[in-house]
Amino acid sequence: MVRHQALKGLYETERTIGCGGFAKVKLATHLATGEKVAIKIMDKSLLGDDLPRIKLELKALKTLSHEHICKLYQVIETDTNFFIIMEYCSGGELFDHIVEKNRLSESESRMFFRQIVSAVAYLHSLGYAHRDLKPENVLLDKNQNLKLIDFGLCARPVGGIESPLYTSCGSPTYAAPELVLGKQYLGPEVDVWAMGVLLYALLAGSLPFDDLNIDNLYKKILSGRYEEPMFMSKESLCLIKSMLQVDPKERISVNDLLSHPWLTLGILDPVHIRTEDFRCYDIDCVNTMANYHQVEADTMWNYLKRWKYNYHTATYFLLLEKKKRGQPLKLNSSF
Ligand SMILES: COc1cc(O)cc(Nc2ccc(C(=O)Nc3ccccc3)c(OCCC[NH3+])c2)c1
Repeated sequence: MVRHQALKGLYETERTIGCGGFAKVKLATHLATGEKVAIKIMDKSLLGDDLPRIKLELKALKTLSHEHICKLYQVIETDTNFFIIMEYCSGGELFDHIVEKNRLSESESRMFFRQIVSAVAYLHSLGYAHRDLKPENVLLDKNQNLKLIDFGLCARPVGGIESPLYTSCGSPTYAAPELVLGKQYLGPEVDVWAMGVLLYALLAGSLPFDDLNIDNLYKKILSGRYEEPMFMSKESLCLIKSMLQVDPKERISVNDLLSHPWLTLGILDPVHIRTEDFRCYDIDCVNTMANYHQVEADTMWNYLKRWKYNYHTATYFLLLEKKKRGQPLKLNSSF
């Protein structure tokens, strides 16, 4: 029995790979291509006044196109549910990768951190701030490339990225001092602090500010003091220090991060923030779909380029993924 009629004939759901307050994330198969996807299923009756946040996240996801940001493929809305169909990141959470290895080497941390900075700088360049950066929201794909997820808290302040926000959000362990104090704050500065906590977690295998008692945790965050393990290099500690500045105005900017010597070590140019837009015209994928639906290629493309984020959008994006892996482009006849 198909659990959700809205997915019947389109997706076959499998195990649950994540669950949160009003949503659960299930692994699924996109039947037309046989590709794996992640489907975030939200019960509208549990959303309450979080509905605007979902709409904001969907608007953001439809705008974002970056190799280190989890891709949106399709959105299905019914009277009772939202189904957000996204890229499946088979490598799981970065958090588990760190725990498994106890801590990462400086070079592996650098490889991951460059990808995180690239994705966050790209977000900021479009006027968004993530506001909930933490290892659980950084996933790995099959090639150990990072994918940022969960933009449920992302913000795009009306007055632009430099206008203050007030909503307190995100997880306390990664929260910047100005957030903890409930002060006005700027999204990018809060994201830089969280990236400092993330980089510390990669290199140290532990958190800079941690305490089971929330008041003690807040005191530690507001003090800005944390352990500096002996095994961490001077250069790493210096970079982390520039990100974990209690005064947001003293904190390094994302732009300075992009060309920071620690990040660019061994690489000639600064971290690039733009990557090819996956909403590109690909003749092989268009032809595959045109032939399947027995229409002309330009008719097919004129339909696809409206990016309706329906099943055909998902099919096109997943054919692009197949092509990138060098696999034959075919669509299952049962579909
Ligand atoms: C922009 O990307 C988003 C936004 C959003 O609101 C939610 C999600 N959710 C996702 C997407 C993919 C996965 C996933 O592939 N997870 C996974 C794969 C293999 C092993 C274990 C997990 C996802 O996982 C949910 C748990 C992660 N904390 C959530 C993406």
